[in-house]
Amino acid sequence: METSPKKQLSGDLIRIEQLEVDFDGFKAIRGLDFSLQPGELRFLIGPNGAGKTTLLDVLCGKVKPSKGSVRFKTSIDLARHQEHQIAQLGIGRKFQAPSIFVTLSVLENLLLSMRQKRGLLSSLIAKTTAEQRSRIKYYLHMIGLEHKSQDKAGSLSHGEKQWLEIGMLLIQEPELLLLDEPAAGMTDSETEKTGELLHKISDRQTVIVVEHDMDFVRQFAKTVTVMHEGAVLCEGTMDDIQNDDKVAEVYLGRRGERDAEHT
Ligand SMILES: Nc1ncnc2c1ncn2[C@@H]1O[C@H](COP(=O)(O)OP(=O)(O)OP(=O)(O)O)[C@@H](O)[C@H]1O
Repeated sequence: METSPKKQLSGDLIRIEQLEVDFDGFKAIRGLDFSLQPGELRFLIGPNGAGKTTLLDVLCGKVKPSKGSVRFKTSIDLARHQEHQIAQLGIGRKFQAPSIFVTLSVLENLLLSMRQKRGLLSSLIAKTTAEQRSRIKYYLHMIGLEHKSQDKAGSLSHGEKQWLEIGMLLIQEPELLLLDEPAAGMTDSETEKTGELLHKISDRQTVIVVEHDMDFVRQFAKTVTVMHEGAVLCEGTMDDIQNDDKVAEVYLGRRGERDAEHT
């Protein structure tokens, strides 16, 4: 089936230059440069207060920069758009707390998330096209909830609720998906499935994941960006990051302590 837009072959999906975010005189982001290619699965890590959430907030339009440029698909200046316009442009954001309708079924939640004119749920169901039904089936399968499509969302486990919410974003077919700690509070097996889901999503879409769980990052990250004090400290594979002295200093424990552990 035709699902999300095909990945572009070249060009940055996101390019941020010299970004600054000022909260009443406190610079949560200061001189941040960041770029992302279409199709990447990028993990964003860093100590508390590094500015990770603020960066996602800028990308989805919740927070406006005080300086710098934030470009989407080269030509779109995200700072000039409101949050709802950015969602329509193709950037989907999932926050930590699920915002599903607990009294509706999994299927109904997905139906309500599809881009279509608002109306009564019953009429949405009646008006669903074959293409939409096939899209729902595709994403139900992807989030592993095919067998629970008629179950009330409120009866799902914590992990399943998170996947449903990811499915509700996916069904809108964003080009870029922003996820804040998607595996937080999950069981080991749910965490594993979430990592696999992220890889499946990145076959077609671009994903940025803010994550604190370093085991999860080690297991599923391809490229990692480390933030510190509102800027990018370093970027690379998990191996690069673990061998970086600056990261060892500020994030993973001081180099001396780490070396001592290995002797
Ligand atoms: N609305 C706000 N007003 C004032 N300061 C803020 C605001 N939002 C965030 N900050 C501050 O900006 C800094 C960066 O916060 P941010 O939440 O982006 O960090 P983070 O890397 O996501 O941290 P954590 O991992 O703890 O969630 C912190 O010092 C925070 O207290």
